Amino acid sequence: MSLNLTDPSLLQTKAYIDGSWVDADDGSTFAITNPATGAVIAEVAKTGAAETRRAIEAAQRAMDKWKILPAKQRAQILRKWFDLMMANQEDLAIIMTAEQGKVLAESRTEIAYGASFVEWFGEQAKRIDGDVIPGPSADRRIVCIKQPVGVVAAITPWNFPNAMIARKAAPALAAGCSIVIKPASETPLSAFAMALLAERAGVPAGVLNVVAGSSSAIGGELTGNPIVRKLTFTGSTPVGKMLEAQCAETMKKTSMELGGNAPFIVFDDADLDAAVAGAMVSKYRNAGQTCVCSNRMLVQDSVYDAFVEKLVKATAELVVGDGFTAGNTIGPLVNAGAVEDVDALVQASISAGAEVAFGGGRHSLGGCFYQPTILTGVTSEMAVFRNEIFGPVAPVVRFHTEEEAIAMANDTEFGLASYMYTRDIGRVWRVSEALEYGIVGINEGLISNEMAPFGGVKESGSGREGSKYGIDDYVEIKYLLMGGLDR
Ligand SMILES: NC(=O)C1=CN([C@@H]2O[C@H](COP(=O)(O)OP(=O)(O)OC[C@H]3O[C@@H](n4cnc5c(N)ncnc54)[C@H](OP(=O)(O)O)[C@@H]3O)[C@@H](O)[C@H]2O)C=CC1
Ligand SMILES: O=C(O)[C@H](O)CS(=O)(=O)O
Repeated sequence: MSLNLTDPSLLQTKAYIDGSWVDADDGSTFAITNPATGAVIAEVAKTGAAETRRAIEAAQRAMDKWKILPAKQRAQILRKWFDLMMANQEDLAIIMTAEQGKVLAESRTEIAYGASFVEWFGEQAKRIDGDVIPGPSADRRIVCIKQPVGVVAAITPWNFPNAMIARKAAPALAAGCSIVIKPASETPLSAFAMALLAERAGVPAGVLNVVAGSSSAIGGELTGNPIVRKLTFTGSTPVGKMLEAQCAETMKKTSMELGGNAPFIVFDDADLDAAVAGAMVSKYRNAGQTCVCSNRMLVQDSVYDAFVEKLVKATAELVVGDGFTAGNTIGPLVNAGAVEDVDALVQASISAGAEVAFGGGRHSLGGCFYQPTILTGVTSEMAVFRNEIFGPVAPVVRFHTEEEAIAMANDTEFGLASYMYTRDIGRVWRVSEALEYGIVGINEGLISNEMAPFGGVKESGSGREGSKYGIDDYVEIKYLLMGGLDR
């Protein structure tokens, strides 16, 4: 499949280790396919533990100089990387739509979203301040300094193949760390293109490395090698738990951005048109394949029917198809397994009594396409309520009181994003403080940006990405106590 890139060199297929593009040691490769058509886009170097070990050792060597580079120089390099990502936005978006499937408009938006983290942490690089603490006695003073945590390993998912890397690499590099990145096997091309632009921006050899291939072999090296001092992961909760356990042996610092099960609460005083608009963007973005997608629509009894009617009408306007075709507004799921998983949850819930208000199964286009689906009469025992759907399926659940809505919203092991629509300021504060989540969208369905501390609680993970807090995960605080200062 030809991608018709303005700059064809952005389509890289080899591992990027210590500033060189290299094949796998054994020459093996794996195919990257377009989920909309099944066409093979590229064959990519399938690396493993040995290549990963070399990347980690290169990152360790490179960090010696990178961490002592004046912060302003690191900031300038990150700014250049941002500029190059934006200058190549269209090519990066084409590569993303080809390997992940999201419609081109969403890919363009993701490139800008990913680049915004590089811009933000380029600025933050110059603001990693310490403290001077009054001494415990006349002859002593205390100073706190912040130092880079060390070599960072990043393991990222396929649903945001650019932004999830930028959200980790940018603060790591800003803090003076070096990094080894393992992208998802479905979407390594976006990662390689980012590495090429980082190289062009002046990121020195070894500071940023990308290895794709056997996730267990690469992951085993990233989590087991004592040189790696931090693992940052975005992906499913089961894999996150396993990686966390693997990191325990060498007491690595970890950040875990895991699964979600977002409630979308619509109270009887909500602006229903605004609520439906928010539901559409928070549900169907990336074909429902985001960890902050509304996963359960909880709607108060008196507005339930009106909300469902409006949501069906809006959903019927979605155009399913190839992400490259103008006019299509929702693309395929990432692979056939995803279609199986989503359909299993839908059919199990229908068998348990849920009713289909729209869609209800696989799309007539076949392949990785799935119908946008609205289920009503959903209860808390049903599969679509208890599980993260990760597809274009909107379960609608009825509630009667504010207390019932809060209890239902919190009835999950997850705690990442949540949403509510109401115009009652007292209710906004009562419900926001009662929700067990890291993020609350209030009268808004699009909540993610680089200036906010993105992250969850409970089994949605730990740590925060973005915002002034985002650098904290990449530094260690050290205090210096100076004595004898009175003589
Ligand atoms: N909280 C958040 O910000 C986000 C959470 N997620 C969650 O992730 C899930 C969907 O994404 P998905 O990519 O399927 O998640 P996975 O957890 O399956 O994969 C995420 C990454 O982990 C890697 N991985 C899988 N198994 C191992 C292993 N044994 N050792 C090392 N690495 C491994 C994958 O590699 P490979 O591709 O080779 O399998 C991929 O790079 C959903 O639950 C979603 O909610 C997704 C994005 C954001
Ligand atoms: O991986 C995800 O789902 C993202 O974290 C969601 S967002 O930050 O792009 O909204």
